[in-house]
Amino acid sequence: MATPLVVSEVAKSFTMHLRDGIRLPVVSNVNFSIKAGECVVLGGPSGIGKSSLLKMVYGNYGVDAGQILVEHEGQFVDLATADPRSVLAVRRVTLGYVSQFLRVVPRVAAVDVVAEPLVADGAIPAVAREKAETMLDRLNLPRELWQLPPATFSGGEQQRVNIARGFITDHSILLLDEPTASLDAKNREIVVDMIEEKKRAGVALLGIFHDDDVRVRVADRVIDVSAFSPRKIAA
Ligand SMILES: Nc1ncnc2c1ncn2[C@@H]1O[C@H](COP(=O)(O)OP(=O)(O)OP(=O)(O)O)[C@@H](O)[C@H]1O
Repeated sequence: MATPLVVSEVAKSFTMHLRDGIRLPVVSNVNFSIKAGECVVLGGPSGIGKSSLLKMVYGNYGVDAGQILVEHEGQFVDLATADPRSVLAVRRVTLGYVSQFLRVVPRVAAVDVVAEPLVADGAIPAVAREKAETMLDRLNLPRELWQLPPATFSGGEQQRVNIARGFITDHSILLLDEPTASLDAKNREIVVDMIEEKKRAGVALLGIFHDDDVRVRVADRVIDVSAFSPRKIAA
């Protein structure tokens, strides 16, 4: 089975430049890989480094050492050392990310926020919008909100726009940072179904889920990030 994501020997510290350059080690010796069709969940206590690790895999945080290998258009790209243009190409085609909060673009309608990743990858705008509407419908976003910018939406409504945007592409790797945090039970259920569909389609998923019920249902494997934490030794 294909292994589209390999994280190898990764280490990361934060340097607090405004605090006399204090270094805050977060993780070291991070080694894991994810197979196509597998959902791996990052576990461990609050503050241990789960979100930081997810941001490193997406290329938002740099790493001090190691490799983050992503299979992109038939070859492996190391996101730990890739130039910004390559990182953007990988994100457009291969690597998706659903963050906990929607980054709202002023004056852009919800349906266009959702369609944007497809349009950016060359889809016909009308076709992309149609698919966006199908996603918003499935996630029960009221139809009268589709043409409005999501800035004034509730937390759960914004999160559903974010999920629709993250799930609309056929990316082969999907990162999920608490995608169900603000959802009610019915919509949580829909997101669990959408994750299972992605697994069946051969997508490799890496996620953080604080909701035990969701985690148990979607996870093929839980990686305890404490195993990579220098703080474990100090505790
Ligand atoms: N940009 C940053 N600059 C400095 N320190 C940071 C930064 N981001 C995270 N940290 C620190 O790194 C540690 C890990 O944070 P992270 O958010 O990755 O933890 P987490 O396991 O996701 O926590 P939670 O479950 O509470 O969301 C924390 O001590 C945090 O203060």
